[in-house]
Amino acid sequence: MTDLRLRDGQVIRLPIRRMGINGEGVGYYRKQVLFVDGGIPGEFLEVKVTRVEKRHARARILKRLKPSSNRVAPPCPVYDECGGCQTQHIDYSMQLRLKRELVEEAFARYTDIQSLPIEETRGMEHPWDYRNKAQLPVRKQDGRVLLGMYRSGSHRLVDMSGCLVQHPVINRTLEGIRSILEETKTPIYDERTHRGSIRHVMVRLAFATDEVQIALVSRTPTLPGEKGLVDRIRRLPKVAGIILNHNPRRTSLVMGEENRLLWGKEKIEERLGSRHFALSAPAFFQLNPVQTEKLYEEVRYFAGLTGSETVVDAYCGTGTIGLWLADGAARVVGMDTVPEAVADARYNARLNGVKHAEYHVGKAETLLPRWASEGFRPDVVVTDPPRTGLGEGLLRSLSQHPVPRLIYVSCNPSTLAKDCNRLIQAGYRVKRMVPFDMFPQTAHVETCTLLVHESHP
Ligand SMILES: C[S@@+](CC[C@H](N)C(=O)[O-])C[C@H]1O[C@@H](n2cnc3c(N)ncnc32)[C@H](O)[C@@H]1O
Repeated sequence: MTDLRLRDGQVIRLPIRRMGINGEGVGYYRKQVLFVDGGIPGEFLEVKVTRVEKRHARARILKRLKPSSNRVAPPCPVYDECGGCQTQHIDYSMQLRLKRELVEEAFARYTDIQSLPIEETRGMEHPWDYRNKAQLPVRKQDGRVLLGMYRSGSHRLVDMSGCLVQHPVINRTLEGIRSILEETKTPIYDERTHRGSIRHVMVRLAFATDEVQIALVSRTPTLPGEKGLVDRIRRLPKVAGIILNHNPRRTSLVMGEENRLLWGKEKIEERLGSRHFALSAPAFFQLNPVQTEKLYEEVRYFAGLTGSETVVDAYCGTGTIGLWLADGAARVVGMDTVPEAVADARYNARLNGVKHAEYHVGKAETLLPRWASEGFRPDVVVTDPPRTGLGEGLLRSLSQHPVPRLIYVSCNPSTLAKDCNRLIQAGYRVKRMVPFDMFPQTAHVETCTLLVHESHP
């Protein structure tokens, strides 16, 4: 019998059918799935198989027999090496279409919904310069200090000083810090010997106030020549605060637990709409403020608040969604597992004069079921979980005690679709979905979904 399985090195002709979750082109050859980096749906390619795995194979493009009319030249000079962006070779209107399709495919795989009430992906007018934060490793490479991303599968850094999706102020600040570290001969961390000091640099820009926050992550609790170094870094344009984060451990976690203010302000101030947020260096904050406002507006629209509702902001982070909704609600209750985030959420509520918001440290899947068993019945629950989706206890509680409006903000279409399937079995209906492009030029898609329950028509 002929062996129909693909072999390493085999050359085949392949139509690309869809985009994979990492931005690759996906094709099918005798029912086997092939991932082709750089392939665009609609293209017909000649490819060479580079790796055969149990469930799929990988292949590289040899020739574009029928190229896509949506193919564009990626403007970034390090696009192929850096790996931070995956879709710069596709024009922006098609990127938006493909992101919506990623959500549709996940729902087709994990649910029985026949006609998904999904809108067009909301994109950006200028899909560049949008990131408000960079957090990059620092290494000494060929005698030079470099700040950058690791080239995939290697421990060599790609220089990111011209990154096109980071805000230009961040790029200029990174380049300034890089040359200061080089000129002052500040000892750079060496991960093989676990010696040296500076291991990462974080730069964050508050778009509304133009304040720049810098965290120097160091293996040592102090830096050699610390005063002189800080004196030079603080003179870089717009710098409002410099923090030293001490991370002495051999770990892949970037930040350590201790922070010491070296100069300026501990927190910078950002605004979303009319809300003010104080951001400490370790605090989570959405990376694309322009799109965040659009996403939160959709959440507000889905919530349909009249002033008398109790709103839950589960997975609240620094409280941004709940505070966005607070004016229309009688009570806001938020929770997050990170104590610092909850402390920031409380601080942010005070900063905005919001007195009817309370925040708790704990798991959404533990706290909400416990409160539900004590009679707590919110009118609107907003969930914004990490990529892993909703915890089992929360799915069960939402099923046993249905809420009139459940708004699910998700950064992972697969877990969103699986969780929605569970909720549909429990009597919820997906009423409306809007994908948002929070990260143009990448394969990420954020989706805002409104679910309503049959017992609350
Ligand atoms: C995607 S972020 C959302 C943050 C916030 N809603 C925002 O828009 O900025 C997810 C948050 O969930 C928190 N988290 C992770 N697991 C959790 C859990 N089991 N229960 C509650 N919060 C959790 C994380 O600390 C993080 O702040």
